[in-house]
Amino acid sequence: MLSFNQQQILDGFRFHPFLLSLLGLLSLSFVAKRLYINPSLISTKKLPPSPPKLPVLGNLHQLSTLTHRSFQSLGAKHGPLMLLHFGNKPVIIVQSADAAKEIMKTNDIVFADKPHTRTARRFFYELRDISVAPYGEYWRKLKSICVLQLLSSKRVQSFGFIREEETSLLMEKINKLSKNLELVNLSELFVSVTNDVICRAVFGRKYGEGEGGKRFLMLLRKVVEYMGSVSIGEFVPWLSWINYVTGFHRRVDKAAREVDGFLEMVVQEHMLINEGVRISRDESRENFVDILMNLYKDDKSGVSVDRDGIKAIILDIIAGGTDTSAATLEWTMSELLRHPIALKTLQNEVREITRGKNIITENDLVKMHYLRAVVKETLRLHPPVPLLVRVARENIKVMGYDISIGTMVLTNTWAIGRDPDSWNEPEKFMPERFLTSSVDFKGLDFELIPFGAGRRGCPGIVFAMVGVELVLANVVKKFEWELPKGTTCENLDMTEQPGFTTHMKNPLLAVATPCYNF
Ligand code: HEM
Repeated sequence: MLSFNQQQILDGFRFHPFLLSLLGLLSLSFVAKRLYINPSLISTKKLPPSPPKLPVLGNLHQLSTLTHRSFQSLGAKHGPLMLLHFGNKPVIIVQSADAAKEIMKTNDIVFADKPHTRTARRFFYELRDISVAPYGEYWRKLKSICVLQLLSSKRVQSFGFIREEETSLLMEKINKLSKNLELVNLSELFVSVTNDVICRAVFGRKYGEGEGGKRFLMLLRKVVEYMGSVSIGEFVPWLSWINYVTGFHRRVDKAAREVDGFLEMVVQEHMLINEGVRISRDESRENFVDILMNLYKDDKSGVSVDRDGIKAIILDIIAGGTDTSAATLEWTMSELLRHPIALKTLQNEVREITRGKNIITENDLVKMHYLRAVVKETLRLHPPVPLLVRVARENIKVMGYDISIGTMVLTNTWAIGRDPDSWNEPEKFMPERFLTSSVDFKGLDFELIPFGAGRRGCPGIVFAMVGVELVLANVVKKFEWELPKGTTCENLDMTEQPGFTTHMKNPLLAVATPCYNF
């Protein structure tokens, strides 16, 4: 699930201002050369509109750390299909529902590949996972195993007991904080509950507790942060030394070694269990690592997954599933706290449907239409993965423009969710808009694609949504919520943290009061 963040591209420049001057001079000399245009170099291709670029940097100097926002402003001038240059590499930016449909539906197979950065290779064992694996037989088989064995509706249902237990523990934690009159750090709690649920489904046990657990969560954050960073050397190869000077490669290598240490421990633990050694975990239920280990031992499946492959897939699922769901919960609660009427409407719905019951079941969730509308509206305004990354596998025309083989294509789901051509009053948080609309996020309605679409679309929608909805329904049913003293609906800090998934920059803090009357 590779997203794109400008941060590390600019890191080198930020920490080494002399480099900027050097590049400035180089750019000027290139400009001087280009003033004499060689007519034989003029292409007959019809290229998408493009803002003017600098020779060495291309358009990199026009991008902020929140790239999705920079793309939106540039797109307002240059249209929904725009050509930028990162260094000298062409990159197509897609920012309307129609253009996205051409990429992920009409020409899905052409855009089914992902860019293969050094960072992705380091973390994912030379691309042996699912989300960055090259399009082909290996990716297809692994994705179908993952969908069947972990993410199908039936499998997701079978993890219901895990979600219920972990949600109750979350309620206990909030209760305790509220009794001690402490502020509730919702951002932190949401990361830990989503991680605990996914770890139990994948590994059969949690790893998020204690000091080791904190380290594990921090490592996952690092994977997400570094994966969202595409270094300058990827785009301007002769500047790749900058990544060594700034220490970027060293930091990635160190994190990859630590992640490998953790995953190796998990694999060994499962081998011991298979040899009969008892280790505390959800007994009697086969978990996803067990299934992968069986594939590893059994060649009959036709998929050759080696030990590194197993570790890469586990990392994919844990890193891809934790942060995205936690960010969805964080943005949803922040919007509800800014919109007390929407919060009250949601509380009324949940409390009405579950009146007199302490436990909210997944059958109850199906009846909660406003809850679903609130989550959709949040994903429209705050898609956790704002940019979908693909690579063209052949030369192709899109919306009448030529795109060459190997070109990277970034679809800006964040800008599409706020496009006035698709949405009335796009900047307003109005869950009601979904009560009378059939638009859904399953990858068929291209104005709302927080989970992507097509072959490379997210296989974790059901897993993610049932978890997010269950936590949210419990949180609003069992507590009254207020912003801390001094914070108002108007001044709550909604600044985004740049990265592979977009979180709030500052943790969401709130005051909870238990509510026993429903
Ligand atoms: C709210 C939660 C989530 C969001 C917003 C989300 C979003 C996404 C997005 C945008 C993509 C890329 C799609 C594309 O390029 O078209 C993706 C891919 C993926 N996601 Fe999710 N995701 C979520 C939860 C999960 C969960 C819970 C899992 C697994 C347990 C998961 C596993 C994956 C995998 C394996 C891929 C790679 C698919 C491929 O390359 O074929 N995701 N996700």
